[in-house]
Formats: sequence, C-alpha cells, structure tokens
Amino acid sequence: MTSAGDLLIARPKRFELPVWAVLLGLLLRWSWRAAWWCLRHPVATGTAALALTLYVEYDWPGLVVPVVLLSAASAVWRWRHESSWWAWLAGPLLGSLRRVFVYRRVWREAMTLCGLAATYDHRTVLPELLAVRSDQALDVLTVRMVRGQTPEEFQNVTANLAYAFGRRHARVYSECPDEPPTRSGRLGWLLRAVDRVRFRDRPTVVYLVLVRTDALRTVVPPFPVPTVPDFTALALARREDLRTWSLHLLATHVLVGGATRRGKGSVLWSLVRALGGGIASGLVRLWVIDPKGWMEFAIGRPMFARFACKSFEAMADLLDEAVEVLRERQTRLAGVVRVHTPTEADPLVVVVIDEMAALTAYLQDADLRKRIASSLGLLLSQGAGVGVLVVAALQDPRKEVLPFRDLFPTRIALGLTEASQVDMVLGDGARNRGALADQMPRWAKGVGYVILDGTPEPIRVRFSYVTDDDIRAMAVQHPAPVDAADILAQVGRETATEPARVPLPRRPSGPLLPESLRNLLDRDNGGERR
Ligand SMILES: Nc1ncnc2c1ncn2[C@@H]1O[C@H](COP(=O)(O)OP(=O)(O)OP(=O)(O)O)[C@@H](O)[C@H]1O
Repeated sequence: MTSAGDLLIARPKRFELPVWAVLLGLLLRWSWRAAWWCLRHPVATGTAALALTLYVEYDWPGLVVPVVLLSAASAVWRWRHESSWWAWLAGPLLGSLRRVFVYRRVWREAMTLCGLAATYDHRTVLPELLAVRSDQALDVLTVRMVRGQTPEEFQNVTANLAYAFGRRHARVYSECPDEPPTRSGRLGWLLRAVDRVRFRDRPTVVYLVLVRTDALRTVVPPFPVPTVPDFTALALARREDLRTWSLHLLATHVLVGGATRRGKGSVLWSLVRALGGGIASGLVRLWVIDPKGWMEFAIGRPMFARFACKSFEAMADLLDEAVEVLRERQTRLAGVVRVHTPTEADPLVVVVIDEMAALTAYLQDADLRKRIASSLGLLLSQGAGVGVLVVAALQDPRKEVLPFRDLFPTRIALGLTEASQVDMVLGDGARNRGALADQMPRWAKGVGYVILDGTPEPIRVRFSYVTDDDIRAMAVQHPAPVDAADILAQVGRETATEPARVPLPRRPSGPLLPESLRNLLDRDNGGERR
C-alpha cells in the first residue's frame, strides 16, 4: 500500500535571474520583433521614416505639402486611368488597411467560430491570413490553411465566413481567382517571369473572396453589339468584381435554369444581342422555338432565320431539320476538321428554346414528344462540334423533366426554388462551393451563377437587361438576311404559316366493352383482330 509519505515530489530547479537581466532580455526580444516587422513591411517603414525626416527638417509644412501634392497626383491618376489606379495604388493600400483594422481584429474569433481552428499538441492552430487585396467591390484574402485542411473545408462554411466578416456574399477558391494578365512590350519577358511566380500553383493556400459592395444590385444596361461577334467571348453579364462575364459559345450547348420570373429571358436576349452583328452578316442563324406562343420572342422575329411558336409539329420539324443540317455537316466535314468554324457560307446554327420542359415533359402527344426527344438527343450529343448548338431555358431542372441535362456542357443557374436544384443545374457540389441560387433575394432578377472555364468554383453575375424597345431596335438594325432560312433548301417553310395542330386521335366512343369481347364482335363482323 502506498501512503503520502512514500511519494517523491520532484520540482525543477529554479534559477533566480537578476531584474536587469530580465529587462535586458525583454528589450532584446521586442527590438528583434520590431526589426523583423520593419523588414516585413518595408513600405510602411520607409513611409514612416520619410515622414519623420520631413517633420524634423521642415516642421508641419514638411508633412502637409507632400500629402497635398500626392493627393492631387492620385486624383489625376484616378481620373485618367481608374483601373490602373485601383490595381497599383488604391487596391493594395486599402487591402493593407483592411487587413489590419478589419480582418486581423476578428480573425481568431471568426476562424474558431466557423470551425476552421484546429488543435495540435494542446495548442490552437489557426489558418493564417497572408494578404488582403481590395478593389472597388471585393476583398480577396489569401489564407494559408492549417496543415491537413483542404479547400473543401473552407467551401463548406462559405456562408458562415461571409457573415462572420459582416458580408452577405463570399466565395472560396482553391486556385487564384485572377488570371495572369497578357504581357507584351519590351519588358514583357520580365513581367511574365514575375507573373509566373505571382500566379504559381499554391496548394497550401485558399482564396476567400468577400463581396464588399454588391456591384450586381443595379440593373446592367445592354452591352454594345460587336460588328463581328467573337464566339469564344460574348459579353453577356457583369461580374461581382465589375468585370464583364463573357460566354464561350463555340462548340458548346447552354442550359439556363431559373424559377419563373427570375430573368431567363434576359439571358437569352443578352445572347441574341451579342450575336446581333453575326445575324445581320449571315455568320449566325438563330432558330428559335418559343413554346409559350409569341409571349417572349415575337418582337425579335426579324432576327430569326427560323421561328416556331404555335404548333408543336412545327417545333418538331424545326428540330428535325437541325438534325439534317448536323448530318450534312458531319458527312462533309468528316476527316477534314475537328471543330466547325462558322463562315457566312456555312454559318453557326443556334437553336434557342425557351421553356424546354414544354417539349420534353409537358407535351401530351407521346409520339411527338418521342420525336422531339430523339432530335434533341442527337443535337446535344453530336451538334456542338459541327456548329449546331442548343441554348435552352427551363424552370424545373429535374431529370424527369429534362433527361438530357448532362449533355449541356455550359450551365447557368438563375434564382431557383430549392437547394437541390442548384446542383441539378450547375453540377454536383456547386452549392457547397458557394452557388446559393436558391437564396436569391427578390430584387435579384437576371442574377445568376456561372462556372468559369478551368475553375470548379461558381461566380455570381448579373445579365444585361434588354428592354422591349432595345429588342425592337435590334430587330431593325440586325435583321437576318432574306435567305437566312435557306440552309438546306428549306426556303419558305418557316415563313409560311405554321401548320395547324392536328387534333389527337380519339378513341372511338361507344359502349365500354372489354377488349376480348370487342375483338370477338369485330371478328364476327368481318373486321381485323385488334
Ligand atoms: N437582367 C435583368 N435586370 C433587371 N430586371 C430584370 C432582368 N431580367 C429580368 N428582369 C425583370 O424580371 C421580370 C421577369 O423577367 P423574364 O420574363 O425574363 O423572366 P423569365 O424567367 O423568363 O420568366 P418566365 O418564367 O415567365 O419565362 C421582367 O419583367 C423584368 O422586369
């Protein structure tokens, strides 16, 4: 049995330091820290040293005069070239101030409460805030993750991070959200070398983008119509960072998902507008299907090479003819090119379908529905490479409604009604990565999420709002050529009145007899067995 008297208590030996040694140690420690801080912040240190020298030499005028001169120079710079002023002066300055006075102050609390702090060796380890870069609308925080963390852990708490820093919108990127600029000129090689270091792949950091000023709150006016559209960059929307979001239309199909009255029309009309110059020159042919019957597209009719809006047979015919164009091009281009290049002789055919579910799910005529489904399946699986593209809008993105959802490589999600629909439109995990399309406020008409080429993270954009008057003006300025419908010698079919819808065959009315009995009666009457 062990008693208290048997226990051996071991105490570490304590050295008593004289007070002067303690004070000297503290002094050395703080001096080392101050020197290290100055080395890490050369601009702030240099500015402070300069200000001190000027003050000592010239008293107050030595400080006031340079401040006034620098402010005037800055104002002129901003007036003459605002973007470079933001990139080189205001952005870095504002970023440094916000880093110290906004983010560093609440960093520990925010990281801990958002569940991003880890514990190692009985110590709390936090993600490290490396840098903050600001522009007119956004703050981009470069954050070094704790060892063992992945960008997904940050993406899963994107909304928490936004609110933790007092913002409504945030996005987490695993790679630098900015692209390296194109450098040319005499010093281009040097700048390119610097960019290679600046934009190097950094798997240990994530980029947290916080929206400071929501640039998408105001309506975006229509973009100018280029004379020759660049099919790889059609300007359609404004991004959160005030840049223009451009659609890469070449060799892709586009799906626009959005609940009713969320602005699907503005996406389609922004696209039609961006293609305007090509419509008039014959470089693009728009084949438009509007199952809502004249509701959405009728005022732009002069711009369309083909238009079907009243009968579903005409819509099915239009799609069949698009398949014919596809087949003809496949035969002609096989072994010659891999991707069709639009020319006036061989234009890009864009089949625009508003409310696609009307053709794929709500159409009652089962035969017609099957016919439409088979044409759409062919167009979506084989049309992109030969320049027969489909741009479709729909409200309900479920598989039952749109079985070909996965055949659309480019997808746009406007305001949706359910969280699950976001991933249905943009792909698995898009909502976790920040596409909160189901939480759009009422004012956010025409606001949506898109996925940029090459990055898995979605960005928020607002499509330009093309009014009815703009559409009328476009129809006058950019009408389709008179022979626009004549791609496969089909002149006149669509300009002719659409065929009246043939009524569905009805079952002969009569006594409700069982099938077997009716067969027996038919046989007795000399009729054929059913
Ligand atoms: N980009 C936009 N900017 C501002 N307001 C817009 C924008 N797009 C649409 N709106 C507004 O939202 C309303 C609905 O737009 P739109 O008809 O395009 O929606 P939709 O999704 O096509 O509707 P539906 O489901 O009925 O087809 C418009 O009347 C317009 O006032």
